[in-house]
Amino acid sequence: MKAAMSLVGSQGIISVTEILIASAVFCLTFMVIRSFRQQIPKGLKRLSGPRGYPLIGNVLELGSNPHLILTQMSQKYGDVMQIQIGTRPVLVLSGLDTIKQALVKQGEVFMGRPDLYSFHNIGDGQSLTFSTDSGEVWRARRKLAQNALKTFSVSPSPNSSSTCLLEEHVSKEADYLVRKFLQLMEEEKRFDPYRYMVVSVTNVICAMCFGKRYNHDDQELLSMVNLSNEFGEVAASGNPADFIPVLQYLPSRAMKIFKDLNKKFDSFVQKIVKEHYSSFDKDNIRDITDSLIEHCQEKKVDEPANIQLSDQKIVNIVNDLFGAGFDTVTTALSWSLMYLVTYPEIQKKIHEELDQTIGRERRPRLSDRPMLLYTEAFILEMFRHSSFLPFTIPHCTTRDTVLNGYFIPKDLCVFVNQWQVNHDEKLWKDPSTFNPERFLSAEGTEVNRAESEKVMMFGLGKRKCIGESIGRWEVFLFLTTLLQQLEFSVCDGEKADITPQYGLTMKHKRCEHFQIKERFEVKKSG
Ligand code: HEM
Repeated sequence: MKAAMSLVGSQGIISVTEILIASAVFCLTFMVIRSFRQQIPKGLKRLSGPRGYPLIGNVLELGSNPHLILTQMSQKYGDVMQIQIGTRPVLVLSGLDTIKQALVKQGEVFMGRPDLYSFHNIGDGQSLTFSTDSGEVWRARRKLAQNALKTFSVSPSPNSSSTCLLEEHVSKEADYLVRKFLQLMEEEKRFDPYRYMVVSVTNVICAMCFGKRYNHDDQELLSMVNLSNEFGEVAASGNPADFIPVLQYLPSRAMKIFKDLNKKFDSFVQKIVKEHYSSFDKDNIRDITDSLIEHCQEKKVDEPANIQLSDQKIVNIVNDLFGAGFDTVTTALSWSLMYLVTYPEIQKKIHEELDQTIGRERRPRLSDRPMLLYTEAFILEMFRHSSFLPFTIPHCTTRDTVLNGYFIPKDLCVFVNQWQVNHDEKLWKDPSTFNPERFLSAEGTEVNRAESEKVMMFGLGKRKCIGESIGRWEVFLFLTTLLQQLEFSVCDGEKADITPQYGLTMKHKRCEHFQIKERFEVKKSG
């Protein structure tokens, strides 16, 4: 019996009694450590939150929709609360004013990234987005990526009538997409748009970086897209080693999948960078790196070599932009189509606005954006209602500080609940209703800026998304080009399910029952 109740360890047999003693010692140590809680300066409040279990903390309560549970908890414990995930304390921020106070007013203090085990495995620990570095070298690299993005997007287009490269590439890709949808409709009578949109959005980034475009059936690209989706699923279930550090030394299936996915993703990017190195705009990057090296020397930062141009550096930049850019924009477009087929009356209003403002003679341009108020309001409502990035990427504090009277220690991991802000009853009337008109002035003649600025989707402050403008432009141009020519619906008897499935980016259930009707063909010259 004793033999049956024992485990075989690498050193031999461990009895159940030994396991029980070890657990008791662990729990006792845990309680003793807790009783020596950090002293906080006089006059400041101690962070509070739900009580957790030893070792696992509040993990069980968070369940499969942590953004909803943390929103509920914030109603009890307030905008600044502390939970425990595994053995790691986590500060959870809610409420737009509190989040602005932290990420904007105290930007330098809340700009860090926590030292999570998973983050070490992304981009070899050199990722702009996930590495723990937030000093001068990180600043220089962020600037480099921002400048690269700017060059690839807003530079004038040399060989087309478009106003800039981004407009040229998105218009072209959206046109391919229209033709592909029409072909699928003819051949199969129904289709899943996600599978094609993801290739089009990826093509925009590839075109901007290397002038490469993939066919909609390219197996290499599709397998990379599947990898990225798997990655999202693994990341959504959370990596226990991030929150119970001792687990990183034990073999784990989740961690193996995570590492494999990262390796494959890196080698995919490495391969396209190698193939297209000659067409990469290295001169521009070299100018930027030179000025950054000067900047680092001025600031007396030790590691200017870290930002010197190399193949690996280009791979890293592309990796950062690629990884962050294609999944978010595709997800935004995919949610947009789901809302359009769920609310056909809203789709009709967008069609009417496009007909009146642009008509049939030419394609939509970025410069149409200020005139297409209802479309703009629809996109804002899609971001708010779906809140498909429920949290920002985790932050961490760079020094001790005070927020809303609470003492916040250095190196505390911080979750920012964007979903809570976008569904806060104090900020929004009927937050669960999908209503683009909430963003229009009473006369419908302008977008209400104060309302639109309350939507939180790109983070705030020093770590705010560097692709925000590009992301918004891409969503606008893809949608208007598709909707100018097509009307979307789902097959009779089918319904689009808009229940979000929790993840790093929350997706809806894939829908294979999309149908389209061609409205009219736009003259080619536009
Ligand atoms: C609809 C589209 C997009 C959404 C909703 C979005 C949202 C976000 C969010 C929430 C963050 C985290 C902010 C934080 O940690 O506080 C982020 C970071 C980032 N995004 Fe985006 N993003 C989008 C598109 C893009 C695009 C198109 C690019 C580049 C091509 C991009 C590049 C980045 C990068 C590099 C970071 C990391 C910044 C840093 O850590 O300093 N994003 N984004």
